[in-house]
Amino acid sequence: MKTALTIAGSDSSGGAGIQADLKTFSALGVFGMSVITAITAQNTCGVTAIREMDTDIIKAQIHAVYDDIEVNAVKIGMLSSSAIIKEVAAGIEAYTIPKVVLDTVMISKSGSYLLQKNAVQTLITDLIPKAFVVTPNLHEATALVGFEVVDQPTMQKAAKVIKDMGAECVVIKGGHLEGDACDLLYDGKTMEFFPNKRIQTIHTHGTGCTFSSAIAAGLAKGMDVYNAVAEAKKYVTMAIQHGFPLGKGVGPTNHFFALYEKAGIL
Ligand SMILES: Nc1ncnc2c1ncn2[C@@H]1O[C@H](COP(=O)(O)OP(=O)(O)O)[C@@H](O)[C@H]1O
Ligand SMILES: Cc1ncc(COP(=O)(O)O)c(N)n1
Repeated sequence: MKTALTIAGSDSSGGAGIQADLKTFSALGVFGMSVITAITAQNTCGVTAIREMDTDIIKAQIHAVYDDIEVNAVKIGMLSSSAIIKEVAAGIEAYTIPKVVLDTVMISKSGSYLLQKNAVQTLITDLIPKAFVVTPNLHEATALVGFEVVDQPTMQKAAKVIKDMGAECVVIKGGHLEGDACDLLYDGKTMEFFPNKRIQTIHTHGTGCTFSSAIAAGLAKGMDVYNAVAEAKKYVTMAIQHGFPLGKGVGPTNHFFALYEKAGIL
């Protein structure tokens, strides 16, 4: 069985973060493991507290996994601070980890900072150059490149700038576009759009986490980046289609319906 590791924050409500990542890995038939960078007290209405893990326990978790187990792909999510980014970058360096999907998590959908504002530059200098795929949404792409990323032409322009920061491939997510939910993959040679009709729902908690973990699962199974992104797009679309009104706010993606539908049970 192939394995995937998520290095990310915990979401107590189970819709995003480590919990969404592990559900995605399982649904896609990959054995999931985790390195927890921060604990959030979070539900469908918002984030009420954040506790960062000390860098020594983050380092120990990375070493515990890598010293024992072959890891076929890694997904990185919430990192919270520059110090944590540097620790994770050191781990990638120490084990020369190749298939890294970096989801540049910055602000939760409810508006809380999951990455300190002053850490964006560290992400650019220390981690983007080590990533195989970087997956910013429109707001994150804007913060990375310094101009507004709002439509397909600016997504293409931003993808080139982020590629020049040193990432192998860039996926700019179009979940926040006006109109269709259209993502862009740039591998340094070709620009490929992955269009999809927007699903009319407010229940999109964890969409970015689900999508980036599904890309990592595909890479772990040996897919090339194009197929990994295409399959991840199908998976996240299904998971949003079956999202549901858990709690009083923005409900989560649903992995179990996705799993059953994929297996032909539904
Ligand atoms: N309402 C929607 N309908 C269909 N696809 C969506 C919708 N919202 C987000 N997506 C897709 O979910 C994935 C995650 O994108 P996005 O929501 O932009 O990420 P984030 O959670 O980081 O803000 C992308 O593939 C995006 O196109
Ligand atoms: C711990 C944690 N990590 C990431 C997200 C972003 O979630 P989304 O996938 O909805 O952008 C979150 N809300 N909480």
